Amino acid sequence: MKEQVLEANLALPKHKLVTFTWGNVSGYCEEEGVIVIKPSGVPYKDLTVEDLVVVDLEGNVVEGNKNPSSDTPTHLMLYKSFPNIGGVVHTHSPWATSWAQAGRDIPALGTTQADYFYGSVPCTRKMTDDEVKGSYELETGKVIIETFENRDHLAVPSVLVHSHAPFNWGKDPQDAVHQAVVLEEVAKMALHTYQINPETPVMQQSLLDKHYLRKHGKHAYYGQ
Ligand SMILES: O=C(CO)[C@@H](O)[C@@H](O)COP(=O)(O)O
Repeated sequence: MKEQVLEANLALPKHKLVTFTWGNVSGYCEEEGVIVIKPSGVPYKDLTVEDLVVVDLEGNVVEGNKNPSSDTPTHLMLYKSFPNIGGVVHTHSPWATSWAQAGRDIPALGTTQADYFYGSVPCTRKMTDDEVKGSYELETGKVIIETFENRDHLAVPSVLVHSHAPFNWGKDPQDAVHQAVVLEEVAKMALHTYQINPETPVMQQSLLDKHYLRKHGKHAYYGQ
């Protein structure tokens, strides 16, 4: 898992999803009840497998000589709330982050999005001052879970945190990074689509169904 998490973290700057030390990737070891996550503040160019931090589900560091990512409570909340995920990615990819800052869902406007997301990618509500001033990263996890109360987290494995940036998840760290790359592309396409035609309607349900379900089957998110 450590090698997987290292490779997934190094993929973030490669795909231009982060700058400097923004973002982080974790992987979940369900049998051991721990996650492996990027250390806080370490530049990707310096990152080694020895730097990775192992944290139990209560947030206690069980292995590693660096602080875990400051976003660790958010990652842990997602693993504990979303069944069947094995990797979580947080980025500041510019196009998706622009939608998050604007507080807008990314609507499903075409088949590129439909192949990966069964509909719009939601933006969370704005967090209250008390939530921000409290345990911010934990509250960020809670507002993501709240956003998915009536959504299938496997059918739309991404969220925009209002005024912040995206989180993505998948069956493993590599899959979560794949979702993050696709999210950035569809965020860019959606903004350009609205620049070309501000009246663009969301795509027809039959086309969304055709493209999503032919790749995923009925919520068989990890594919047939
Ligand atoms: O959310 C943010 C910045 O807003 C994080 O991605 C960024 O600070 C990275 O924090 P860590 O280095 O993982 O503690």
